[in-house]
Amino acid sequence: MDTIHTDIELASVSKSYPLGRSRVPIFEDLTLHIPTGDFLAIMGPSGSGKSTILNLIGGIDQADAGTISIGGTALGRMGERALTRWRARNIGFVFQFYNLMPRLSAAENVELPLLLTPLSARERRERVLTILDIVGLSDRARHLPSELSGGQQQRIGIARAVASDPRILLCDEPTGDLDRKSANEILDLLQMLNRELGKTIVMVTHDDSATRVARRTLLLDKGRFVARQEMPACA
Ligand SMILES: Nc1ncnc2c1ncn2[C@@H]1O[C@H](COP(=O)(O)OP(=O)(O)OP(=O)(O)O)[C@@H](O)[C@H]1O
Repeated sequence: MDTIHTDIELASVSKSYPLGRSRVPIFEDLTLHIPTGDFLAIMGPSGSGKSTILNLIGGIDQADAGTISIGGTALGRMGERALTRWRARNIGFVFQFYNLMPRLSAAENVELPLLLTPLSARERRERVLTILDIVGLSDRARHLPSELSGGQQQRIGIARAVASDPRILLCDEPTGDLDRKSANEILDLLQMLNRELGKTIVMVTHDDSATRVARRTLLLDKGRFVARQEMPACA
């Protein structure tokens, strides 16, 4: 497991949204440190700004004020092209509704982000097979998303997110559309990616079971983070 520092730092970050001619604050002066290798679950009421935080960390939304930096690099200082390249290398996104391409097979969906890398077709194929094995779906490589269960589709979504080996996974309600059993399997898979492959994971969720796998859970409420539960750091 590498130890390259990819600490995520939000320093005095403010974000608002427009309402008519004025702006409504979502949060102001928010500070958050997520160390490399953390598995942080962010919970809190609907509309408190949890998804907004993920979008800011992933560089797909910009703060009104304050600094967001990852591994010491301030995202706000990067140009659009540099940010896109940086995001492709460093961040994997997992969505509630999987966002798989319906006409592509499971393997082709996982391969998609690799098309942006210099890997050869053979190297891509090998990488896809390895990752399908990691998520336990080697035998479903040729299936279309519609031929997979919700839990299996989310596994493919996670496989796609880790295909280009990003150090950080941002998960927005990854179990929100799943039954309890499938949700638990997805949480276990995310925990394995954190503990065994060293991925830093930030997961927004309404799922109380998330506290079982996360190292830390923070509650975002009224523009502030409150600690919910601490788990001992693992080796
Ligand atoms: N593009 C936008 N335009 C206007 N308002 C927005 C926009 N994006 C988010 N908001 C508002 O910002 C607030 C925070 O939204 P966000 O999606 O981050 O909340 P959340 O905590 O993730 O909610 P949920 O748990 O329901 O997904 C909400 O009040 C939302 O309506």
